[in-house]
Amino acid sequence: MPCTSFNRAFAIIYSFAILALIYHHLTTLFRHSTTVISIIITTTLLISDLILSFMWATTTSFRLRPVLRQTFPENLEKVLQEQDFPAIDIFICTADPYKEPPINVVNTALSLMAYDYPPEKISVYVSDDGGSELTLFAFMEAAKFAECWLPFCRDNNVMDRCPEAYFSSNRHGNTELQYEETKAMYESMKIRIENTVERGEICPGYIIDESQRQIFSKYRTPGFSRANHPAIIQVLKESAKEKDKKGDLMPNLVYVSREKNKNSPHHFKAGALNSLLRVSSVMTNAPIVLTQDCDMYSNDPLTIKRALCFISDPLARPTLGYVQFPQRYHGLNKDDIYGGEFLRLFVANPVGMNGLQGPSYVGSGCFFRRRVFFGRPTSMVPPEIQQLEPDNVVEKPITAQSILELAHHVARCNYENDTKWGFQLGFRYGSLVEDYYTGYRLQCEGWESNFCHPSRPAFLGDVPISVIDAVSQTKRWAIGLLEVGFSKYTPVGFGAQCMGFIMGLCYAHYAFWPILSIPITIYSFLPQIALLNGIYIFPEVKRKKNEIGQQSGKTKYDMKLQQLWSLTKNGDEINYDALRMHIPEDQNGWKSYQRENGKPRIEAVIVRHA
Ligand SMILES: O=c1ccn([C@@H]2O[C@H](COP(=O)(O)OP(=O)(O)O[C@H]3O[C@H](CO)[C@@H](O)[C@H](O)[C@H]3O)[C@@H](O)[C@H]2O)c(=O)[nH]1
Ligand SMILES: [Mn+2]
Repeated sequence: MPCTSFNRAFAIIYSFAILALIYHHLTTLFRHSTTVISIIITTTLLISDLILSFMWATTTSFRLRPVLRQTFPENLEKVLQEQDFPAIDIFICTADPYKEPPINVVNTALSLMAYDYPPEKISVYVSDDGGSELTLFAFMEAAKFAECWLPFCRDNNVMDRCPEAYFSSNRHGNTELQYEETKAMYESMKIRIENTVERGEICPGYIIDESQRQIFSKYRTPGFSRANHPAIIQVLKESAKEKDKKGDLMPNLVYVSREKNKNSPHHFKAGALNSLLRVSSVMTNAPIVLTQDCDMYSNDPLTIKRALCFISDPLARPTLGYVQFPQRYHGLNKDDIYGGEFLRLFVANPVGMNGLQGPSYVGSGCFFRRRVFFGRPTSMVPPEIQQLEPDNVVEKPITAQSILELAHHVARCNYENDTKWGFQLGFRYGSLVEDYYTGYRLQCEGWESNFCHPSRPAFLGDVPISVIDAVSQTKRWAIGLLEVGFSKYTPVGFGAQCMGFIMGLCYAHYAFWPILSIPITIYSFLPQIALLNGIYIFPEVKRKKNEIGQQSGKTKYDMKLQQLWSLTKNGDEINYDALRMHIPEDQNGWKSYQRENGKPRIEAVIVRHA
């Protein structure tokens, strides 16, 4: 609270300073700018400072009501019996087996399957937009390894449930047989997956039976490519039937590669997620949905329970639509000198929005109530078929013929034609940053959200590590955000109307974040260019009248030769009588002067002509 009051007081004082600066620019522009150059310079500075002031105002909106709530998952069972825990559908998106190595995607999936939660209530759906048999093969391997990994995690109370993170950390003192066996299994799975990706095809020796051969043959039909192929849905683990090594139930694991066709728009990740929403509706229709990027593994087995602390809270508002966890990263250098962790974006700002209507959606690590994808909290928009309704109960097993047929049908590329998908239903189309846009539109519809930031990061992911990747990510984000900023749904108009002024400003901060590049570019070049040309662009501090002349219009300057020269070019006159070089008399003094000050300095009296 003291922080909030301080922020508000600071905002008021600071806004006066900004107003003074803008006033200064305006008076300079209209009263003192006489030449074309000075008009251009003042106008450029005015534009820069107006943009900076706008960005400051939007940033300040995150600081007016910061709230961070803590969760106590150990108390969850006081309000909800374990058998009443809701089922959860987890969506993992991957798009390219060469850019997003399948072994990493598998690690993500295993970390999520191993949540500390009744396994029969978890269904993991993997969306493969790369349409690659390499990814499917990796997941077949993962399904087998999960039979050992899940009981191993439970028995040993493992905290790092991502196998790669667990086996490569030195934190465990576990040298038991079970550890060695599980590690050996993991290593052999990893080798098989990596070999397969390196070869670009599956070794015939790795295919164990005829049914697998048939599945892989789908990828080898003529004309099959990542941009042109039929829907492939493969149930790799069926909770109701398959048990782990200890005889306990396991989560469902389903591989989905939606149909792609060059003539139908696929809408990138938003399209993939909508496809998963429909396929999962048909198969399990869990009331809670977690979306996860393939490069973000779960780092805390209690995360589902933490999310339920909000969603299943008897006092929770019925408008609560989603719970967002921050994206945190591993493998950053000490102190993150390149700022790759985006702490402000993923932690500070969501805390700020948390005291208002709640944080925006950032694409990964977000638990939704399925209902949010079907219209406002007060009025539901029904999907085109009853099986997709959020409260439909699936009675058949996920491998039933009719279920699989319908799942393939809703994963077709032209399924969405003449439907409301992407506009009123599901994840929203229209921006390259589908996460930001979807969260924004949901909040405009009246849904609220919560931010959960436990001290142990719930998810850990990779940051782009090459300059090319970082630049292309920034470019994609910038284009996507501007698409929203300049659309009819702009946060400064539509958003502020629907969600209130401060929330509108928060969303505007992101939508217009790319235009911050304008003042940054101007301030990177203009002062330097102006200085080299002897033009003063910043308000001058009043100088003492010189003690020699005392006449008005004369000023004493201490400067370098070069500046003196450019001033004479400007038309200022120099009183040569008062020219004085600051060089000590004796030889030694001169040397030490140069060491300390570089070139000799000159004191002159300049006569300015207004
Ligand atoms: O056609 C596509 C393109 C991407 N993806 C997946 O989308 C995720 C994010 O894509 P990525 O290229 O890694 O984008 P980033 O910029 O790293 O991701 C950030 O920005 C995205 C766009 O705003 C969000 O979707 C992400 O959640 C957020 O982490 C990855 O898992 C991809 O596999 C697809 O499934 N289909
Ligand atoms: Mn990514």
